[in-house]
Amino acid sequence: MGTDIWGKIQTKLNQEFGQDAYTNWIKPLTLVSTDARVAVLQAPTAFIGNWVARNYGDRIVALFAGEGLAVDRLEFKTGAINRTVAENNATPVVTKTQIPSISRNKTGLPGAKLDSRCTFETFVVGKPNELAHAAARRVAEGGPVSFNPLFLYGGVGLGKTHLMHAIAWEIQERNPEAKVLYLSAEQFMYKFVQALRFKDTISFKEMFRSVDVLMVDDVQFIAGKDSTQDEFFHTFNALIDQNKQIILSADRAPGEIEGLEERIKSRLQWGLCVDLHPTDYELRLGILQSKAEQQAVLNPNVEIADGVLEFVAHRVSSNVRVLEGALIRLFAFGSLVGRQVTLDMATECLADILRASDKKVTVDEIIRKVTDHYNIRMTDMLSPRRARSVARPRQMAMYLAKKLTSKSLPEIGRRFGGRDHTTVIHAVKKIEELRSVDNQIAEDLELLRRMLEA
Ligand SMILES: Nc1ncnc2c1ncn2[C@@H]1O[C@H](COP(=O)(O)OP(=O)(O)OP(=O)(O)O)[C@@H](O)[C@H]1O
Repeated sequence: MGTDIWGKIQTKLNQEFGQDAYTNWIKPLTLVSTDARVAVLQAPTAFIGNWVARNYGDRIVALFAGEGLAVDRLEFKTGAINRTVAENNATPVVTKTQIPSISRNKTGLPGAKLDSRCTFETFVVGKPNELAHAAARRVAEGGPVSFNPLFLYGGVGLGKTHLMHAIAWEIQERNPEAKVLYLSAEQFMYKFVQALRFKDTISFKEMFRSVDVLMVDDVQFIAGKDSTQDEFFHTFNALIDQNKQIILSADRAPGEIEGLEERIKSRLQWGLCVDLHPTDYELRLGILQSKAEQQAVLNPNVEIADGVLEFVAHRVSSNVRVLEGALIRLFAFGSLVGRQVTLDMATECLADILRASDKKVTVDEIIRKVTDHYNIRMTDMLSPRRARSVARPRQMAMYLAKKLTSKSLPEIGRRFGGRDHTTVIHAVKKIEELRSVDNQIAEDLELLRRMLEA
């Protein structure tokens, strides 16, 4: 019966979306089962599963209902990969929960599943993330506990979760017996609340205190949640006392998380706090090239013209998730049109993403924020004055303009009272140098960057 229904649904999808979409995406799918309101579909590749989930997931769920079969979600199988890709309210957006996951955790701990694609091998290293990567590697290699806790922080979609998963895979690879527990702070709270509800806090405590490595993602989530913070604090201390490794991540440095108790902030700073900086052009291009190679294996017929990846790296935001979404879209587009994806086609296909990226930070905004921050006058910022009280903020603003906008060096120079591009190069170098030796500069820079990117 299920096969008949699937045949009917496929026919309807063919009528609604046309022959090309049908042949490329719908026809390769086989219905495996429809138990417990979950329809399991077999897809030849994870890419096809992803694409169908995002683009046709809602419609397929509705068509099942039209055939009198209540389905709440779709699950796609691709060989050994078993993943949930579409809830009946799924939107066509790549989200973390849509990442295919395979649980290789044999410890029986109730953590979140690890994404098999997030390993050190697939993590592209560049200047903005090299320290975080090196620290993550060191922790994953084990040996005497060196950085405990390791605290990774940075803006949205810069690779914190990827690095945490990579550490977990590496530790499990090196020591399959290690009890590694990875979960989000939200899951930590949820489990704690459940334990309270079922009066089972003893098992909760025992379970968390029995792990060798505890990894908690998005720690900022527990800010302002007093009982959870309290429990987290005790778990943290118990594990540190036993010399067990703790790895945490958050969207900002511990000291900047409002609503986080001071005692926790100070504990978090015991170990090593490393920042993943917004990506620069080189890192974006490296990530695109690496991900394009992976996509090319899944889509051997798609050809991306020279210069397209460079264009995307220039124009698309510093958030890697957005970058990845843009690339997947280009490959999907290429496989639909069956021709080489040219620069013009890419511009058209990514128009909304490019518009959103362009809206980002402007040089004027940077100048305004920096003058406010240092309490100097705009006229001084743009004047020829060379006094350090003015020159340093000016260099800072130039540095930020270079890093956060796609403006060229001469353009930036012009915006700062008609200066030459070599002055901008000098400013960028100076701030690069200072940020590693002068804590105040590093902090100011971080604060300004966050304000501008907020
Ligand atoms: N350096 C990198 N190399 C390869 N892929 C990367 C890199 N950085 C990020 N990614 C990819 O970008 C996506 C977003 O990364 P991730 O989920 O780790 O970000 P995050 O910092 O945890 O973001 P959030 O703050 O939203 O939790 C993932 O698919 C990840 O694999």
